[in-house]
Amino acid sequence: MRFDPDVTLSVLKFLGFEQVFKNSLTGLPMGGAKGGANFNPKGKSDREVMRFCQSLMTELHRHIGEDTDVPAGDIGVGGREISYLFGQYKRLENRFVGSLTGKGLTFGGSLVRTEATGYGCVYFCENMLNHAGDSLQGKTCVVSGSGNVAIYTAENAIELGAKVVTLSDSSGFVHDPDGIDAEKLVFIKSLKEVDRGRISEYADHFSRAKFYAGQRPWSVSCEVAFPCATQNELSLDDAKTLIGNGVLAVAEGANMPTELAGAHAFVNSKVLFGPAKAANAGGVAVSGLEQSQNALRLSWPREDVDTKLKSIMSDIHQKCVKHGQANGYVNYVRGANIAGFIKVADAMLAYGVV
Ligand SMILES: NC(=O)C1=CN([C@@H]2O[C@H](COP(=O)(O)OP(=O)(O)OC[C@H]3O[C@@H](n4cnc5c(N)ncnc54)[C@H](OP(=O)(O)O)[C@@H]3O)[C@@H](O)[C@H]2O)C=CC1
Ligand SMILES: O=C(O)CCC(=O)C(=O)O
Repeated sequence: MRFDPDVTLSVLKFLGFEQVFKNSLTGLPMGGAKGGANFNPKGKSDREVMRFCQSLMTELHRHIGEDTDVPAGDIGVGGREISYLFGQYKRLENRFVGSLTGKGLTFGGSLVRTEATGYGCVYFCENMLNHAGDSLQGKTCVVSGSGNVAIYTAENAIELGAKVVTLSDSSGFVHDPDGIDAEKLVFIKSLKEVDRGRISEYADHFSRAKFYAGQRPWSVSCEVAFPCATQNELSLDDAKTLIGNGVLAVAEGANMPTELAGAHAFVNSKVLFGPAKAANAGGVAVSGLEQSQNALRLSWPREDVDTKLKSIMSDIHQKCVKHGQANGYVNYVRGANIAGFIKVADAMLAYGVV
């Protein structure tokens, strides 16, 4: 297969290569892979979810471990599922080790892991804007999704002075022209993380907000876009709409949310475009830090983990600039692909694989 640094091939993602490149970009000693299950948790009780997780781990436990493969959460898998999976692992193996990440704080989890992907995505975006002599302060931001990544992307963007005006789920999006502030985010966390409700309820609660059923938020005018819901949620037409509305930066919180033609449109229009493997690497980075803490039998303070996350995102940004800068524009897709590839290729050559 030919390696083209300007193209993120979905077949590579299928093979887990996207994750391999992402994990290598973090600078932490980790390989990478992807896996999943076709169990739909929507409408299932906690007990049903628990039994599914236990059954899965009954087969999986012999293949994973703290020094082999360390699974973590992703779309549809959060703290509840990781806890059930870890409980079953411990029951079967009779060992308390860091064989999964995203664990609860009372049994080996890391502070800031819950927030890490969203926070990291915002740190990466701030790095892109700072490099271009700008910042998130005062920028209008459109965020898609209202799951783990979207909520903490919104939280950190608000913290850095941006105005977040949308969130979404699979049924549509809400637009709040006044901005979703920290207080409104408390409502969303409770709605989504505790009650497992629908984003439309936000518009029932805050009268100036409007719900758009069956639509995605890309028609809302903004300076920064954070696609944080799911794959292929931002098409070429959506990209053209965002460019037409003057978007300056797009940072992918979700995995491969922008269709290939849309990504090309952003790069061709010189929009600062942070691809997932760089922009959302904060999640796996703090999973790596959770493994470090587990191995040391230590729990680092929140500020320490957040500082490390910030520094890892800044380092990834630097690697992208090093390999992607030309004629006054940083092509972050190119930069991330080359930086990720070099580390993996160098390791393979050193191992004597070829
Ligand atoms: N969690 C993490 O640490 C990391 C996650 N990612 C990626 O980020 C993205 C989001 O993950 P995460 O926040 O953890 O997942 P969650 O399950 O917590 O949230 C997913 C969000 O996306 C929405 N969604 C799902 N399917 C669709 C769809 N077909 N159309 C529109 N909206 C949809 C969901 O809505 P609904 O509730 O209606 O289903 C929900 O709001 C994924 O691409 C994931 O792979 C990447 C790196 C790390
Ligand atoms: O926490 C992890 O190890 C995985 C994060 C993740 O799902 C991703 O990077 O796509």
